[in-house]
Amino acid sequence: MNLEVSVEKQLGDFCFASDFSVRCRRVGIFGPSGSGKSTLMHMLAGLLKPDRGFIRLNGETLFDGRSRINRSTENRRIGVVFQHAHLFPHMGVRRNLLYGYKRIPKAQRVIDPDALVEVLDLGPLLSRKVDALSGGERQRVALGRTVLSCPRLVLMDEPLNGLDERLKFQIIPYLKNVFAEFKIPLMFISHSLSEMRLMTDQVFEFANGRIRAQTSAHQLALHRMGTTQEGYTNILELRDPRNQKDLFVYRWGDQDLIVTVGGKEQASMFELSSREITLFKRHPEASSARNILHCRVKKIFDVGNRVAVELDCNGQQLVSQVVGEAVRDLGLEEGGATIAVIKASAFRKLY
Ligand SMILES: Nc1ncnc2c1ncn2[C@@H]1O[C@H](COP(=O)(O)OP(=O)(O)OP(=O)(O)O)[C@@H](O)[C@H]1O
Repeated sequence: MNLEVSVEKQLGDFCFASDFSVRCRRVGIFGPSGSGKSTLMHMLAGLLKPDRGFIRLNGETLFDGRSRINRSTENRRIGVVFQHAHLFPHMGVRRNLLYGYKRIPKAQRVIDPDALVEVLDLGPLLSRKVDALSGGERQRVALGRTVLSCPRLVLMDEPLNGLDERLKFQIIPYLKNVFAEFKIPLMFISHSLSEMRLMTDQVFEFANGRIRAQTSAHQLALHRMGTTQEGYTNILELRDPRNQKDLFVYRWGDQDLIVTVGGKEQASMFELSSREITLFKRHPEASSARNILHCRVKKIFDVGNRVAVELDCNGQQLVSQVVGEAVRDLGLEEGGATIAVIKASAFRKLY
């Protein structure tokens, strides 16, 4: 996508004023409550008129204060998925899904409904009534309906907020598949760092209606690791599981990792807290931990009263969090070698 935004909007005491452009396919809008994320989304969708400025999508002007252009929501062809799925209660799932699709000109119908039903695994739900769906299923139908209206951009405003952790990680792979399969640009709004890491390539961080930083979700997580108790969370894609007694052995690049709770899927996403990675100077003689990895120290930096150590483990990246004293005791230095030790139970399967 090529999205160019330069807008201002005064709402009571709150002033939104931002100027940015987006070229990647999956962009995140991150920021605390009240930072202006929804205000931006409403202006992009045509639900709120900016006081001044312009909005252009793929070279086409959607809003221009000077030339008094303000295209209607329908004419913008921007799909919106809100936190709570707004489905039509009097229609079944199938009619809800096809609602937008039937209302666009045939030439714009570039997405095949059957393909979408398959990617979102909606087949078993098609003949259901809307009130017979769970929260996660409703969100899948809402997303499917938006995607079938063949938008040029989809805005998702905290779409996973109302869901519990289990449902959230159930729905994320569907979301990722849809946007990858149909190549639809996505603007994903959230104040969850883990969602940002899983769903976006580039992130704009907002504070008080202004852009504070433009970065990647990984860098954002690194910068903020000192601000939370948990610190940084590593997210790993592990592949090709095999059973070893009651444990699972996964491939991580060209090495093995042993985890306690795995699955049958060929590829799965796991999280691993930076606090769960213990560093050693030499290979421990014996350890209850199942994973002992030879790593190179890429970078060492302070985060509050702790120290972050970025590691390269045979081409795979990890971040460990230790105290300053440990850095001195281990003689850790950038470019040097270290051993990372991780318990099998430290890995948490997301999906
Ligand atoms: N119509 C309005 N009149 C006055 N102030 C408003 C109006 N709409 C929004 N605001 C204020 O604008 C600010 C930004 O609101 P916005 O909903 O964009 O924040 P947000 O980042 O999406 O927050 P959240 O994460 O809580 O949804 C808030 O301080 C809000 O109170």
